[in-house]
Amino acid sequence: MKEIIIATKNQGKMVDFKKLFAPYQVEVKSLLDLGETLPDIEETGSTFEENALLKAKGIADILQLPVIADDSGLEVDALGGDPGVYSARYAGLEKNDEKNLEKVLKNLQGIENDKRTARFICVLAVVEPGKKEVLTKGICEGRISNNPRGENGFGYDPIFFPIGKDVTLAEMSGDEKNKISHRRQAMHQLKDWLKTRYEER
Ligand SMILES: O=P(O)(O)OP(=O)(O)OP(=O)(O)OC[C@H]1O[C@@H](n2cnc3c(O)ncnc32)[C@H](O)[C@@H]1O
Ligand SMILES: [Mg+2]
Repeated sequence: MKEIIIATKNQGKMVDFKKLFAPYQVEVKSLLDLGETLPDIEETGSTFEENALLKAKGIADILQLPVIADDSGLEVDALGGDPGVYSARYAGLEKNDEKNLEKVLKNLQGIENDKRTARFICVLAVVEPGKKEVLTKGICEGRISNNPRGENGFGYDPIFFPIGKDVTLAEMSGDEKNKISHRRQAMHQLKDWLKTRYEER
């Protein structure tokens, strides 16, 4: 079977991607599945697009294979768009999901529900050696909860109510999250690219 490499070390993203790629005959592999030691690509960009391209190009250059990278994060309006591109390292470089979401809740203390609007953003960069790169962007609008709720998902899922829902992403099943998520929407825009390369199941 064909393979595609996702330039990520985030296992939560990979759970989403495995389901999102299920309609296609392709095996998805993360950097954690590759035995070799690949360098950590520094995310020095100031936008999701720049960082997604840095990650995809960095790995595609080394492996000389097609690579997809995902740069994503949470933008909270009452925090001026933070944590944004710093979502993974909001509470420190050790990238702790629980500390990150606690920091968002602490910074939103006293802010009323209707002012807790936020969105998840996912930018996907596809880089194939010798070809023009492709970028897609998915957005999932919602609101930040007052407390963490739910055990599913990863990252900020326990504090995010997607618009029109009264459960957080972490209270939904993976399949439910994948119907509405920012990652799903970014993947949807890649449909034509995917169809030209992989057979549907
Ligand atoms: O760079 P890679 O190796 O892919 O892994 P990462 O965790 O560092 O990923 P990012 O740099 O893209 O940072 C995105 C952060 O935003 C959060 N995030 C992204 N998508 C999410 C989702 O679907 N649900 C919850 N949190 C999400 C999560 O905390 C991530 O750590
Ligand atoms: Mg990262």
